[in-house]
Amino acid sequence: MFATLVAVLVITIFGYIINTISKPRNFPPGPKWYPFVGSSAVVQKTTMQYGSQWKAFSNLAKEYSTKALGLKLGSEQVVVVFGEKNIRQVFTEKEFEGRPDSFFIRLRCLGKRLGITFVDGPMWREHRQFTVKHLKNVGFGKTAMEKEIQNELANILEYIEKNRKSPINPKLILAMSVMNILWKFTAGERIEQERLSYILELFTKRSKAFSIAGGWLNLWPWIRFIIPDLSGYNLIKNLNQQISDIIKDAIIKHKNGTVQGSDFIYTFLQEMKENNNNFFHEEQLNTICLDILIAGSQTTSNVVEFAILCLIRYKAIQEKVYHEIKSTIGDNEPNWTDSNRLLYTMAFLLEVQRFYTIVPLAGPRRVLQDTTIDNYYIPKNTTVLLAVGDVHFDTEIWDEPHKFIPERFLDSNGNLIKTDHFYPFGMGRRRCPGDSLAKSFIFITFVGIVQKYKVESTNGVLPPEEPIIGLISGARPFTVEFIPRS
Ligand code: HEM
Repeated sequence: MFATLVAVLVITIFGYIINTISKPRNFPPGPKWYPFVGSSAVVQKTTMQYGSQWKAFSNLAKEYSTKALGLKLGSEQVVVVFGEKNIRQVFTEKEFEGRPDSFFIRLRCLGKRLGITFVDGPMWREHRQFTVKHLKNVGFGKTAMEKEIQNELANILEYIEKNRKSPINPKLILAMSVMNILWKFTAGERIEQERLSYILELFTKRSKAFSIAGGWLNLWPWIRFIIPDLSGYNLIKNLNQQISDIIKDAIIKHKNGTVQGSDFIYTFLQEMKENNNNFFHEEQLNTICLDILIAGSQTTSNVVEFAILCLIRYKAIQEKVYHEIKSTIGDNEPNWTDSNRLLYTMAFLLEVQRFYTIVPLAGPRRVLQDTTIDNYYIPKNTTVLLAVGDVHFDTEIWDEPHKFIPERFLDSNGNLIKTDHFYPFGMGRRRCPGDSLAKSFIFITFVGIVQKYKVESTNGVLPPEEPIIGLISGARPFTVEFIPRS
């Protein structure tokens, strides 16, 4: 009897192991799968070697001569797609519209499958539509939003003026401005300064500590009980707690009428009151606010920070940008309409977003039904990541992609070229809903700074060009000197 039990146990374990290391037939090529860890060890090793998970995937894809790389990270089957054809397929076809449901994602979403970014199906459709409509109504892409951005620009300029006797690291002030704008449209007010600095510090740590696939914590969620700090678990818990507290406070203020207006929380609470819609409840409101803050804050401020980095690395280009601004709008306060006239400046900002792709690895997506990419079989529920950063450096699309050349976005008459090979905000039905806010913030803030100051590296030492790539791309810490223009 005992021997039979042992035999059954051994066969079961053996069967389980065989199952975990067997690839589905015609699955995309990639490293070997080992019991329990899949191909995680190779991915970790390559990530250490190349400095980011995106670069690791790119190099593995080259090694296996494929544009669809098949992996297993822990127990999750993952396919990373490369090349414009495959990336457009995943961005636009319905079967790739899902989001995975993993431990890491639930942790990010306060323990539930809620919000917009990490849900799919009817819940995602309804809330994405509601949020996009609201953002448009309250002024995303309109004058009201522009006014808010101009107010934040005034704060940034005041900060620079007060502190410019010493070198300035632009990161914090830019991040604070974006957060304040996002919060104004979400909750109708700014966030208290001290709280905001602390949250931004946690955001930076989070972005560095995790890759898009969630790192160790996603592979082996139980490690949070053994190394809660080292695994990043405590960091995310703390961040969630801090942001949730702010959101909860805002909801209470809206309920007792302390804050009034037409912001997102107000509109959502109205919808809850007026329509008996099961999808609209406070936990969902909480998570959408979290989605907006997480998806919109560092992505946007990092672009302006990279733009400042490029100004100091390419001095002649800085002068060209400045002269265009000066000769076109003079000392007038910049607004989004000026983007139709400041074409070299626009080309510069587009080149910044190509050269430093903020989301080089987009997704994750969950495959909703069995499908194929490049004739490889992709089973339902596979996680798909899109190597957008590779398209932005593809030599078949761009001349000398590793050089910073704003002119590549201009034609021979100096007009902006509309390129289809550029995906900073993704495309298709999951395209970034915050792109108009991001574009306006980036343009107005950047023009406002260059209009008033020449930006130089501290003590003539150029900061490193290479970004830090975790969940998103960010500049390595650097300081600059702001010298007033006449
Ligand atoms: C330069 C700044 C930004 C960049 C580069 C960026 C990039 C992206 C990209 C590439 C996606 C698509 C992911 C996918 O296809 O799976 C996305 C989605 C998203 N973004 Fe942005 N984003 C930026 C700013 C913002 C802002 C300001 C907001 C907030 C208003 C925002 C909110 C979102 C949300 C909620 C999603 C998820 C949409 C969905 O799943 O349906 N983003 N973003």
